[in-house]
Amino acid sequence: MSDEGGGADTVRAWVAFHPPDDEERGEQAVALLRRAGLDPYRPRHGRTEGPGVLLFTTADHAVAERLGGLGDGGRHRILAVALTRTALDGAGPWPLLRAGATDVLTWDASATPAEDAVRRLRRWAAVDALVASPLVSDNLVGAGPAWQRLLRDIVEMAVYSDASVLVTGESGTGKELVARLVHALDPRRGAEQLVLLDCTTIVPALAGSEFFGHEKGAFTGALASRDGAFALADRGTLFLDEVGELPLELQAELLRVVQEGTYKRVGSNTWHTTGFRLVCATNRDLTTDEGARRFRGDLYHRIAAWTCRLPSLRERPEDILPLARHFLRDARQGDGTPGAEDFDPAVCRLLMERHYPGNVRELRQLVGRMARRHVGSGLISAGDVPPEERPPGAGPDSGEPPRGWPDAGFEESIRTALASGVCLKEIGVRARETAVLIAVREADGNLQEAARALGVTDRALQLRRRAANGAPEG
Ligand SMILES: Nc1ncnc2c1ncn2[C@@H]1O[C@H](COP(=O)(O)OP(=O)(O)OP(=O)(O)O)[C@@H](O)[C@H]1O
Repeated sequence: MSDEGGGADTVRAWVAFHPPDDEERGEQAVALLRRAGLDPYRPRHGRTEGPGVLLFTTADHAVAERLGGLGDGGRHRILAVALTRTALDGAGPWPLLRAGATDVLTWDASATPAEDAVRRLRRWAAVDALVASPLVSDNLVGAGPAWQRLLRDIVEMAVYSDASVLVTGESGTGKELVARLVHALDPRRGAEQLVLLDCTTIVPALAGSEFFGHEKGAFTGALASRDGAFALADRGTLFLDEVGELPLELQAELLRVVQEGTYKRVGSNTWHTTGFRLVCATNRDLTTDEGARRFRGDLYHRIAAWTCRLPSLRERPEDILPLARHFLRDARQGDGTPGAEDFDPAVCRLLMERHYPGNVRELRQLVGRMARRHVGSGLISAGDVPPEERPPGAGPDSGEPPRGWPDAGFEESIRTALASGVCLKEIGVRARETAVLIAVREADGNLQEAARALGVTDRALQLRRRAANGAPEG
C-alpha cells in the first residue's frame, strides 16, 4: 500500500471549481497540487469516481448542491479547499461538511497547502482501494453509501491507527466479522494471533486462568501449566465478545493489563509482559445508567478509543438483496453442485418485506434454507421458500407494494433529531430542503424535472431554493 505521507506515489483524483466559471483563480493551486503529486482530472458531466478536490472562492448555497453531486450522495470523499481566507466567513466549514465535504482546508492557512491536500487524497485513495478489495468487500457485504462510509472508517482505523476498538450493534450485525477484519488489516498484527474470548461463557472459577494462564498445580485440576489469553494475544489482537458481561473484578484486572502491559499467571509471582490490540464487542449500551453501573467508566474509555456502531438490517434495507445474493453464491460454492443463481421477483419482495430480528445472521440462515430446498440451477422460486416463511393471506404475489417509505432510517433520523432537541418546525424545514436537494441532484440540475419529481411548480421550486438561501419564502 502506498504511504500517504511525503511525496511517494502520484495520486489520481478529480478537481472541480466553484463557482464553475472561476477556474482561473484555481489554476495556480492546481499547478502546485500537480507538483505535490496529484494527477488531476475533470469530472465529466458532474460524475466522479473516487475522491477529489473542490476548489472554491465562495461558500454560497449552490456549493452544497455541487458537493452532493460530486460526492455522489456520500459515496466519494471530497476535500473542499477555500482559495481565499474570506471564503469561509459566516457559518465556517460546518455547512460544507453537512453537505458532503469530508474535510475543509483554507489554502492560505498552511505553509504547504498542496502537500497537505495531496496527503489526504493519497490516504483516501489507499483506503478506497482496500474497501474495494476482496478481503473487505467479500467479507463485509453491503452496497449502500452509509455502509461504504462505515467500511472506510473501519479500514482507515484498522490500518492507520493502533487504537482499541469497541464494536456495538445488535446480535447478528457482523461485530465478529469486523473484529476479524481489523486484525487482518492491521499491518502491526497480521502475522500474529487473533484470540477470541466470549465473555458470556467465562466460568467465574476459571476466569483467571482463561485470561492470565496458570502454573501446574495452581489449583485442583491444573495438571500442566497453560498460557492464557493475554499471553496468546501478545503482539496480536484480543477480541472480547460481549464485553459488557465481564464480571466487575475481571474488569479491574483487564484495565490494569491494558494500561501496564504486565500480568502474572495464576499460581506464579513472576511478571510477564504483553502487548495486543484490543477489540471488544457488545450489544448493550455501556454508557447508559444501567450499563454504566455494571461497567467501569475508566475501562470503557480505555476500550472505546474508537467506536463503531453496526446498523441493524432494518436500517439498511438497500443491502438485503446484495447480502442475500452473496449468501446464495456462498451456498452454491459450498455444496459444489449447480445451484440457484438468483431470486425470482416474488421471493425478492418477500425478502425485502420480512423482518429480521436476528439481522444478517437470520437472513443468511433463511437463504441457506431456500438454497437447500432448491433443485438444479435457475432462480429461487416461491416453492423454495420454507412453508413457515410464506406470508399468510396477502402473499408475496399479491401485488402489495413493498415496504417502502417511511422506512426505519427515516424514523431513526427523526428520533435522533428529537433527542437532540430539534423542534418540529426545524425538522419540517430540513426535510423539505433535503427533498429539494435530492430531487435537483437526481435531475442533474434540471429544475423542471426536479419540480415534476417533487410535485410542485417550477416557480414554487425556485422560491423554495431562494428561501433555503436565506430570502423569505414566497
Ligand atoms: N456485512 C456482512 N456481510 C456478510 N456476512 C455478514 C455480514 N454481517 C454479518 N454477516 C454474517 O452474519 C453472521 C453473524 O455475524 P457475526 O457473528 O459477525 O455477528 P455478531 O454481531 O458478532 O453477532 P452476535 O452479537 O450474535 O455475536 C455470520 O454468519 C456473518 O458471516
